[in-house]
Amino acid sequence: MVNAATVDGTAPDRTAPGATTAAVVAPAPDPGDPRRPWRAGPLLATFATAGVLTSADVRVAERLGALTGEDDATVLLAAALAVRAVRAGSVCVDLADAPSLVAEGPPDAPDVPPPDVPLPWPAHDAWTAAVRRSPLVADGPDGPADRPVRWVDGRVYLDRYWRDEQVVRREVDARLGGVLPVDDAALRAAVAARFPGPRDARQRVAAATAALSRLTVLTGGPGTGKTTTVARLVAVLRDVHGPGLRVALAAPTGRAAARLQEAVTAELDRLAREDDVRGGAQVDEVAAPVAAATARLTASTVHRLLGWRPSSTRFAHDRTHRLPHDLVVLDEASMVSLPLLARVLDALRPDARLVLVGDPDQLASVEVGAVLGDLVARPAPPGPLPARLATLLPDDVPTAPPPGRAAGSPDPSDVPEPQVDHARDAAALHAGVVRLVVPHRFGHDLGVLADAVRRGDADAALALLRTPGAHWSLVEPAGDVPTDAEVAAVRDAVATTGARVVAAARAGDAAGALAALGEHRLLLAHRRGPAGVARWAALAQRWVEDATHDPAPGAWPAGRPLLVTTNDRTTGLSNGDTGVVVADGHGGVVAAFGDPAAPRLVRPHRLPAVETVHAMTVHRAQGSQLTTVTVVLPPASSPLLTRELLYTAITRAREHVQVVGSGDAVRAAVERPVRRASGLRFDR
Ligand SMILES: Nc1ncnc2c1ncn2[C@@H]1O[C@H](COP(=O)(O)OP(=O)(O)OP(=O)(O)O)[C@@H](O)[C@H]1O
Repeated sequence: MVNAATVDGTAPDRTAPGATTAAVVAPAPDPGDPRRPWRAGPLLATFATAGVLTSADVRVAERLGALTGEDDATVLLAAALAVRAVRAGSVCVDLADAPSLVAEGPPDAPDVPPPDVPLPWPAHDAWTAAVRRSPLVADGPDGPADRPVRWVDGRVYLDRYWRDEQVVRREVDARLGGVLPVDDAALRAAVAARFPGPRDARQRVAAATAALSRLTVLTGGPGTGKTTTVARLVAVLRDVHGPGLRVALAAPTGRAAARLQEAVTAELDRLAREDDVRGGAQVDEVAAPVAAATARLTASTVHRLLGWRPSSTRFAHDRTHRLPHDLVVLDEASMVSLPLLARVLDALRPDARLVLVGDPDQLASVEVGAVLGDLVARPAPPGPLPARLATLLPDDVPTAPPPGRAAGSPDPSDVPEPQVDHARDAAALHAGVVRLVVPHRFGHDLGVLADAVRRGDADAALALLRTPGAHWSLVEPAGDVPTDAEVAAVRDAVATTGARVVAAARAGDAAGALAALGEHRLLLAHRRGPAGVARWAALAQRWVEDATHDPAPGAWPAGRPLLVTTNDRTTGLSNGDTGVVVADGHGGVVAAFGDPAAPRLVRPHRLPAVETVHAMTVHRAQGSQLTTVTVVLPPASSPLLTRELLYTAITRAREHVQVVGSGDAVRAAVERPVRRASGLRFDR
């Protein structure tokens, strides 16, 4: 563990007055340590040799110092920590939090242990004062616009990320500041027609919100009907505004965009057929617009939507060249970074509607920010939306307590009460947030486990996991590395599925091989180490080869599971797609991807970059669902073990999740929500 200490008074750095009360003297950095950046001052060198800062962090801070005439080592340390924060996915660093954050270990090297030396942290008040008066730093939101670093209420930002945060803050507030004019009767009729069921209340509220508000944040766990709601709210808006409404569907990855397009067009087709069957007036009034919508709707990556150009750092669409669309839907928004959302908001017409869709409890973007989670958690100033929704859909809008029910009495939607916090959901409407709560696909019990994790209730999660049932099991190894006997059930799951994949693949049955591939997946937090992908993928491969009694030769053995690692326009494959090598019936092989009902077949020589995928990280698995999932947890001390990681892993399973990990590891995960610093949850 890192101890907070004060800097050795012999250091030649010009430190802020009062910053040095040598309580603990840090060891002088070893001049021969390869991690020590060349010619760095002693304070930054100490943090670099302790593994807290990289040479790049130090270099950026020193360069910024040189450009602005700042040589106070404590200020440069704050700037270097702001660079480090971005590497960890945070938008900024709160100086008061820095020692505890650093104690969690290197942000982008989870297999490296945290530093175990006392670190010379500057005294907080003097440090803050030095930062605020530095020529390198803009002090507060109204500070000069031309400084590379900004201090706001204890948070230190690289200024470009503060500006992105301001774009999001300003645009979101503007979008929530008023409601759009809508014909109430037409909207009520369209919403009722598209969401007729008694359990569709929240979906009706979501569609009405999208009609009334220029920002809707549609959230919910897996299978709660988010994608279905997107399709039907497009239908509702087209019903109300006519078929000319220009709609853009987008997602952060090519794979997510393809899935969104497929699901939305399928649902719109279904609606059109339903209307056809009903016949008469409705066909003319409703089905025709929907059919028109189906014909034109395509989804793209967000980068593509904005007009990414390889030769430019700017998108084709921005504040001066707005997107033409009336409605932009952004799916898998939990994976969208702060800068990218800022660019989307910049590019939207002020009167266009934005619908952000995602599950804020999942792992956040691999880049900077956890912007969906921030928008959901942000205390929104009271706006006109909830009252307007209550007039339109008085029986559906969440209130606290729900109308006609005492708090705590059963919810009419059949959702277990702990999962529905009406008061919170009612307040969230001010921020345009509609949370779907009825699980349509997800196994009901699995939803209860996921919810305990989401709520941070470690006792409940552990008690559930220790009561094995149809939907989960827990293997608690006695040591850090599970024994063969302890992983017998994992081996069975891997070997059984693998043997099925191989048998179907050798028989040339692409649909069967893809279906078997979707039956089970081994998920891990780490890439390396005893609980890492590399070790477990090798184990899994051996188990499958043992089960099939025949390790097939060559680079493309039938049954080899594949993971695409890049987007490829020629084949239509996207980074993250999984597939399998299948015999083609003529002595050759072909790689099969996608829906087992309609496999996409690609010859090996035409494939983009692929890897063998016997196991993958939970991050990689985001956006996929498998019948059963095994997640192998690292020891409780791993910094990667977080609530979001466990929640994302559990919610990848449709029917059963098998957790391999100690009780301490489960508890550590549930009790450790990801800490991504940002200012969006604060007033300024
Ligand atoms: N109101 C509804 N009534 C009945 N079934 C529904 C309703 N809404 C959605 N469904 C069904 O529930 C299943 C899950 O819906 P959907 O895919 O839209 O959920 P999702 O939240 O987008 O899931 P994921 O997070 O996995 O993408 C689908 O089979 C869909 O047809």
